[in-house]
Amino acid sequence: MRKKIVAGNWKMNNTLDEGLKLTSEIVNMISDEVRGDVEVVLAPPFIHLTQVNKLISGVDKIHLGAQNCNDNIQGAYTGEVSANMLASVGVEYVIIGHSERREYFKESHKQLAKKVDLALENNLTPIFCCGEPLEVRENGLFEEYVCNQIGDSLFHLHDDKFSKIVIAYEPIWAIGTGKTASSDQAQEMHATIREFIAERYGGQVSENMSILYGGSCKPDNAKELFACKDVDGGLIGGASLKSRDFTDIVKSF
Ligand SMILES: O=C(CO)COP(=O)(O)O
Repeated sequence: MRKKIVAGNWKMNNTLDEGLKLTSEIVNMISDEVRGDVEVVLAPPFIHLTQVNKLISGVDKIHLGAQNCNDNIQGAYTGEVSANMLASVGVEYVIIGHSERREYFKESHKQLAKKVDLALENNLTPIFCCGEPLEVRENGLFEEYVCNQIGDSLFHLHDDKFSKIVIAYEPIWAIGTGKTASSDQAQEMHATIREFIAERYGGQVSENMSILYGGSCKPDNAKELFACKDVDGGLIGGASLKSRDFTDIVKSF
């Protein structure tokens, strides 16, 4: 069944105190008004995970996410965190292939495929990010670009594993810029992604896939974006750092 998901990617923001305050506020605001079929994910920095988990543990709708994992099982990788370590502290979702990591840490399609494999082996749900830079949007080749990202890192998976993935389409030109994709642009790309998946895995897998939109998603545009047939929620950056904005987005369904 296709899930509706709103995930907050805090990126490298918040001290521990600030993160816990934000979490408590979100816990208090996520009330019965939120539709029962909407899942909320909080993805704080690694060092917050254990304590954030304690605050959300009694709240069915809120799940713990991490922002990355390493592409090796374990070993001498100073400063890195493995999928297995994340699972051991209660993480359920892990963001993989965010454009910031692709750009600043030069993560390759092959490396992302390994991260996805390890996440799945440890029963984590990968939130696999894809999205084109502005020049690719402008030269018109954005559909090929995004489908390549998905095919190269995910299409080695068997159907049962692939069905566990959540995709997040985040056009790079919309991230942190205040310039969101229009609902037509988002719907067009989400439908393309769904078709591309259907060609490889069939209509049923593709219909059940949750495809989230990310990039300057705010309380004032979330409703229109989430109303699109193929948009199943959002991956929220800046607005996830403000409890009121984030919960308003969650309530936009
Ligand atoms: O990168 C994002 C979420 O992963 C989107 O960030 P913004 O919502 O700040 O544009």
